[in-house]
Amino acid sequence: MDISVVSLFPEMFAAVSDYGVTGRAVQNGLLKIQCCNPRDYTTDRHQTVDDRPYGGGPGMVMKTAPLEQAIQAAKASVAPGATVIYLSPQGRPLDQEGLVELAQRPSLVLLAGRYEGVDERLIEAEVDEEWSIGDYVLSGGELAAMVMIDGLSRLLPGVLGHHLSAEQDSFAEGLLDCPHYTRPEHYRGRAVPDVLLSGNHEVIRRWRLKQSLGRTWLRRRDLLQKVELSDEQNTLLAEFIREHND
Ligand SMILES: NC(=O)c1ccc(NCc2cccc(O)c2)nc1
Repeated sequence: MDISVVSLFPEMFAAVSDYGVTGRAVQNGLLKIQCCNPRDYTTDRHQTVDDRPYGGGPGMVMKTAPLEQAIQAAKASVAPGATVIYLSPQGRPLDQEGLVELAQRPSLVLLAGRYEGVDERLIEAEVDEEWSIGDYVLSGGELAAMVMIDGLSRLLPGVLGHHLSAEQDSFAEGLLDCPHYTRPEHYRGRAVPDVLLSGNHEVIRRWRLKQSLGRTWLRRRDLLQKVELSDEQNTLLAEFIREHND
């Protein structure tokens, strides 16, 4: 996937382009991340990228001209038909379902705002979709853009070694993850659940599914309302609840 980000701090994106799963995806050519900096499109001596808000009030707004030119450059640097996305607290809440949708797009331009944000008329003229990674305000849209890049890159074919991981991902099923264990077998007086040492893959699959269902029921019942449970899942959840109440 071809992604171009518009940001005053392009160096921040090394966090996704140079490390881990996303860094490997970039190296393998599965993910392309380019940056366009509005500051490169300023013409004044001070390279001004912010401007005062009409109507007064605290803070500044990103200056429209440099930003508009950076967006044009970003659109030109990715495959045609790119979706222009603005990260802001006013956007559509991002969840796994949204990431699956975004991972289907051919290319993206991500607009990371700073200061108090961007002129509304630029959003109307240039932005296709506004997205939010959560109900809180950050000092800039860069971290939100990187969260989106990281989340959708895991869904790109070939990025995760074990392709099943993405489908099996419990969040892909709308559930919380099951507990994980590794060596040593006994750690600070706590043992690994016997089922995981049994080598019986079907029993292990059911145990993990039951744990995912149970944890979702205990910690995020709201998520449980949103998923259609299979007969097996309903049976396992009922079992978990019964054992929990014993
Ligand atoms: N929840 C988010 O996705 C998110 C995104 C950006 C951001 N900061 C930059 C910004 C951008 C626009 C308006 C604004 O008020 C702040 N903070 C949080």
